[in-house]
Amino acid sequence: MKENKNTRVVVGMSGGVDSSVAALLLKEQGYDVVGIFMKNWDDTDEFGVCTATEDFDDVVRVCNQLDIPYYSVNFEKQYWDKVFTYFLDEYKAGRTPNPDVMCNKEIKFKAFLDHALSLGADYLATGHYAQVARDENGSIQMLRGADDNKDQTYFLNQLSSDVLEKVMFPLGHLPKPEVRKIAADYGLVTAAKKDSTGICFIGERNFKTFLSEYLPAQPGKMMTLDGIEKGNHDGLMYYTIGQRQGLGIGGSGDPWFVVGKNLEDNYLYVAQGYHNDYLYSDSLVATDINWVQPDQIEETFTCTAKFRYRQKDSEVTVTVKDDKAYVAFKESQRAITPGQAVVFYQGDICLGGGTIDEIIKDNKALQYVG
Ligand SMILES: Nc1ncnc2c1ncn2[C@@H]1O[C@H](COP(=O)(O)OP(=O)(O)OP(=O)(O)O)[C@@H](O)[C@H]1O
Repeated sequence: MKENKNTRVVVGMSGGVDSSVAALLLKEQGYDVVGIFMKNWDDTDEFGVCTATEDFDDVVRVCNQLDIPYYSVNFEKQYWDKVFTYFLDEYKAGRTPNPDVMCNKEIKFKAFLDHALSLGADYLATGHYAQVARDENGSIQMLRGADDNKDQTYFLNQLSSDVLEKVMFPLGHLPKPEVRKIAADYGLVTAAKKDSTGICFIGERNFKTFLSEYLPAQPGKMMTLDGIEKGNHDGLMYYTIGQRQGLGIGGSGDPWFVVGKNLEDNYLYVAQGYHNDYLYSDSLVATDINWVQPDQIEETFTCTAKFRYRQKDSEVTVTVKDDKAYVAFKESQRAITPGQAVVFYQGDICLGGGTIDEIIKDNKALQYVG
C-alpha cells in the first residue's frame, strides 16, 4: 500500500459544499490532493443561468483555504456531444432522459477520470453520496450512501467495478448535516452555500422555453385512449408520463393525467384519475444495462429496484437476456417513464442499472411511445 502522502487524489470540485468537504477530508487524511473544476457548459449565453464563473471562484477560495493546487478543465465539447445530444435525441423520441446518469457515465467518470489519471492521479474523488467497498472475495462493489435522504447511487448506476477501482467517495458514510457541520467548523467559504437543484445547464429557467430553443415544437391533439379528442398539446416533448400539471383540461370529475404518447400521429394520450389503470404496468424492458459486478449476476434473480430517484425500492424479478433486462414487478407500478433509469439493489449494494425502454402490462407493450 502506498502511503497516503504518496497517493495523489484529484477531487472533482464543483464549488459546492459537498466537494469542498470531500477535499478537506482527504487533505486531513494526508493525501496529495489536487482540486479540479470542470466546465461543461458555456455560461456566456444570453440566459446567464449557468453559474460556472462564480462556482470556479468558490473552488479557488476553498483550495486556497485548504492550501491545495487547483485547475480548471474544459469539457464543453464532450458534454455537448455525449450528454446534451443524447438529451435532445431522447426528447425527440418522446422519452424523458436522465442527463445526470449520462454525465456520470461519459464525463465525470470517463473523460474527467481519464484526465485525472493522465495528471498522475491514483484516484478521482467526488462529493457523491455513495460508497465503494470490497466484498469477501476482494471484488469492488458500490453501496448506497449512508444518508438515505442523499444516496446518489441511482445516478451512478452505469459505473463498472473497473471504474470504481479508481474512485473515492469520501462523504459516502456521512449524513449531509454532518457534512455541513464539518464545513462550518472548518470555516469553509462554501459551508452555507445552497445545494444545486435541477439540471445544471437549465438552472431555474423555464424548461419549456429552454427546450424550444433547441427542438421545434409540434403541437398536436390530446386524445383519450378510446379516441376522444380532449384538446391540443404544445409538443409531445414537453410532457412526461404521469404528468398532471399544464394539460389545461378542466371540467368535472377527476383530474387528467398524461398516460402515453403516439409519435406517429403526434397524439398525447390522457386519462382521468390518479389511479387510472392506464398508468399502471407490471413489467418493463431495460437496455444499456450495466452491472457493477457482472460475474455475480445470474440469469434470473430477485432484488429491489428504483424507477425514479426519489422513490422507495420495490421488489422485482430480473431476467437478463441479450443485453437487456426483463424486469417483472411484484406489485404493479404507476407512471413508469421510458428514458429514465431503473436501478437494482440487493440490500445496500447497488447492482447496476439500465434505461427503461418498454413498459408492459398484461403481456402487451403500453402505448407510451408509439
Ligand atoms: N463542475 C464540476 N467540476 C468538477 N467536479 C464536479 C463538478 N460538478 C460536480 N462535480 C462533482 O460531482 C459531485 C456530485 O455532483 P452534484 O452535481 O450531484 O453536486 P452536489 O451533490 O450538489 O455536490 P456539491 O455540493 O459538491 O456541488 C460533486 O460533489 C463534485 O465532486
